[in-house]
Amino acid sequence: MYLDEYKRWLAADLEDADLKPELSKIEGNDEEIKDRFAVALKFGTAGLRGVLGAGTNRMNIYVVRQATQGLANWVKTQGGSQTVAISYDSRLKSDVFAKTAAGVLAANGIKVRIYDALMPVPALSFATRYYECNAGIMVTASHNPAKYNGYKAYGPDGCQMTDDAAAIVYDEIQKTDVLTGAKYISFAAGVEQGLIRFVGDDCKKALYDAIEARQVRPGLCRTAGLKLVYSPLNGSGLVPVTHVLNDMGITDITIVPEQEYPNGYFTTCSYPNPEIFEALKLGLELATKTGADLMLATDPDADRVGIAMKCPDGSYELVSGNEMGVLLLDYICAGRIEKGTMPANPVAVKSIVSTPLADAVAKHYGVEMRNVLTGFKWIGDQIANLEAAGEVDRFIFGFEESYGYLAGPYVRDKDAVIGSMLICEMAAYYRSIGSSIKQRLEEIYAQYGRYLNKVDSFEFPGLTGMEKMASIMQKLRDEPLTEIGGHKVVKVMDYKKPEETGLPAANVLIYTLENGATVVVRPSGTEPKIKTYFTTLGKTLEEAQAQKDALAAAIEPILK
Ligand SMILES: O=P(O)(O)OC[C@H]1O[C@H](O)[C@H](O)[C@@H](O)[C@@H]1O
Repeated sequence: MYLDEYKRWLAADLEDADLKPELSKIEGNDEEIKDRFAVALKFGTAGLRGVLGAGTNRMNIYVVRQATQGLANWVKTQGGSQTVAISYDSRLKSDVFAKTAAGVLAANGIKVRIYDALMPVPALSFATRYYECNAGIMVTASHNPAKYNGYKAYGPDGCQMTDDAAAIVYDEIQKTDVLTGAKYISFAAGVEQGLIRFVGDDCKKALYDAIEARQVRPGLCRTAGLKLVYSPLNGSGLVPVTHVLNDMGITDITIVPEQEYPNGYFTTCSYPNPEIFEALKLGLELATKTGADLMLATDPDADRVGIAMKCPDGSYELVSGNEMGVLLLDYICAGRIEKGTMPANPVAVKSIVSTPLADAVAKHYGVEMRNVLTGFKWIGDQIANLEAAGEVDRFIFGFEESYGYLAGPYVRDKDAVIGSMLICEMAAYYRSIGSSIKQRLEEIYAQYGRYLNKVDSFEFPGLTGMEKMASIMQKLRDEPLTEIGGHKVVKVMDYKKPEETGLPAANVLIYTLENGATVVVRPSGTEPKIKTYFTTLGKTLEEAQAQKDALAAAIEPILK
């Protein structure tokens, strides 16, 4: 079967000149052929993601055409504006795939609003809402290595697509022949027919206005003298992040030169994920040289931002997603209360795997903290609920431990542009009062306790890996843990039981131990991994770390 499909591709008159040589090269190599043709990339709520190349299990113009035809069939049943917004990042072929998708939509009579240059996830979410589109497409593989690309799909609310809509699109994709099934006209023809239009300057300006309106202490940065090093990691963050920072008066910005301009090969950071040290390495070197207060890095589609902060001894320390979430929540609450801009009954939202320290901080400021499943769309969902009740202004902040932040309702996915803006404003503020982010973080720990949050992950690649993960989770349910590392389990929350959690069913187990520590076990929704999240609370960091190490050592054999 897969051999027949391979031969069909080999014989076809393929429009992408890179694909033919790759197909010829693997002739006779069963393993390589099987890998590319035995299965198709699966379209889910996060769209598509895969390695670039030839075949049904790869990202190429044909797989993009097929997926977009599936999306188009769904859009046609939706009424409304019959418009789709498109953006793309700096990855290899991102611009080609974006224009390919536009050509398929136009051929189906659907209007397109596409950015004239690469723009990040929040810009796509914003344009989807601004033009009242039925859907949005962001061509990106987020923070994956260079050989990947992908296609994030958005619903009319600017959130990543719902399960129901994604299932319909998937069905439609199945009915569409990958090589010949999609309707298609060239991008130029679509523009000529007036179906494809670029995103207007009005939309871009409205996004910047919406972000800048969320400054907590407007004008503060003009005089605070913040010194910044920024790396867009060769992605789409450069233009929007520097635009906003310039507008707010931050002028002392050194951009990491090797990572300044779009470059889909990511030659200086093979895994452009601001969660990991390697991605921040060049920026850190430059920060040390320039003595910057802060170093920021955004991932290729600029929905995540990672930072390193300067400590009093001149060294730099990485700040985790949990710590930054807590710092921003604390800064926004204190600042808005001081400025008299805190709404009545404020709401913050975080995922259930993000730090409980944020619950304590929210309580301190009288903010309702809502805990939702992993996936930023669940945070978007809470904003939508508030909006439906006419209370959208109650939303002040949302975050996930995976370095995603949002501080307003203008988009419905994580936004590293507003993240960067508020992190800089916060750093500038602490600088202006003779303090620092580091000092504030220490104060928070002194006030609420020395929380430590760590995530470990265990990889289970391939089909057998999937089965193994399922059997591990099943075993944990069949034979519930009564103690972990010598600490009694006092509560187990099984998120497969919506009646107990009040949330949609999810494959997550949360153990609370008698000493107050928690251990979360869940398979990742984006990678073939089981993730374990530990929260420990000690008198000192060392104590919290020792507790975490003991818990991790006890859990590890179960995950082998
Ligand atoms: O833990 P995972 O299921 O792999 O998800 C980790 C993260 O992946 C993506 O970035 C999603 O947009 C986030 O919402 C999620 O937190």
